[in-house]
Amino acid sequence: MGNGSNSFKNEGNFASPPCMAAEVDPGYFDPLTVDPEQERDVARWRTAERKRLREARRTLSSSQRKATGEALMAGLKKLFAGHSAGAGDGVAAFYWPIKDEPDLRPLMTEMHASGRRIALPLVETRAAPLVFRLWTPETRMERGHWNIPVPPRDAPEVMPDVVLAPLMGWDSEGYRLGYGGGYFDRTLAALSPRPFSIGVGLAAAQLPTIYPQPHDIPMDVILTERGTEVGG
Ligand SMILES: Nc1nc2c(c(=O)[nH]1)N(C=O)[C@@H](CNc1ccc(C(=O)N[C@@H](CCC(=O)O)C(=O)O)cc1)CN2
Ligand SMILES: Nc1ncnc2c1ncn2[C@@H]1O[C@H](COP(=O)(O)OP(=O)(O)OP(=O)(O)O)[C@@H](O)[C@H]1O
Repeated sequence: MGNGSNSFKNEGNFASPPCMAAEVDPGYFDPLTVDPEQERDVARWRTAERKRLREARRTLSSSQRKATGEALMAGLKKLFAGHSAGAGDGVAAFYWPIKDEPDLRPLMTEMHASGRRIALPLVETRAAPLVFRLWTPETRMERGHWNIPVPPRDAPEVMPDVVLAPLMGWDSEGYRLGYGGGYFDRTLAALSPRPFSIGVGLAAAQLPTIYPQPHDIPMDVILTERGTEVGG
């Protein structure tokens, strides 16, 4: 603290000045303010919900899956058309579907053909923000962390303007439940400017709340096969 500043002087009975880090950097959260017992309960509940939602998604028929993917792609086109983040030759980050996630690859190909740059996320360092690399229909995909297909290391690294985040679960506040790696939260906390984030998943994956924790960052939009559920 600089000399002459007395704004954080200890007053009352506190042993230390109040933590102002969150005011300086909204991505910062103070682990000491999180109740470890409550954090453990939430983590356990999330693990059980992920399992339940994963099972529900697995039981969809192939025609339901196809219809869902098509409805989501139509919804995305509408969103991109109405938002500045969807204009020009900016970078849109998609995902390569795993574990019965909606398949949006036809839209990746279509947008690439119309001049849009398309990227995919990679876990290059564990427990760190994701890296995004350009994808084209010619890209020879490799197996990355968790066996997820990813562009090779020589594909250019880019900063996305829009990020699509597949979701296992979502709530009406725009919070997203993923696979439990915390990767999208870390990525959104690290990127400046923060990209426009669109959570993509099934309407049936709605939860009353995900019990948001200090590290959880809400999506700007939640899109399901029914249309835009949150934001937009
Ligand atoms: N198709 C697709 N690609 C994607 C994502 C996604 O959700 N879908 N991701 C979205 O973020 C990132 C990868 N997400 C991951 C999330 C969790 C774990 C993982 O190792 N999970 C552990 C449990 C969590 C832990 O304790 O670290 C595990 O299941 O063993 C790996 C990758 C980037 N690519
Ligand atoms: N910004 C962050 N900094 C440090 N740790 C973080 C951050 N964001 C999330 N984490 C850690 O990641 C763990 C998993 O988070 P969470 O349950 O929100 O994952 P998720 O959103 O379902 O996963 P993913 O985005 O990978 O699909 C949490 O225990 C949390 O401590």
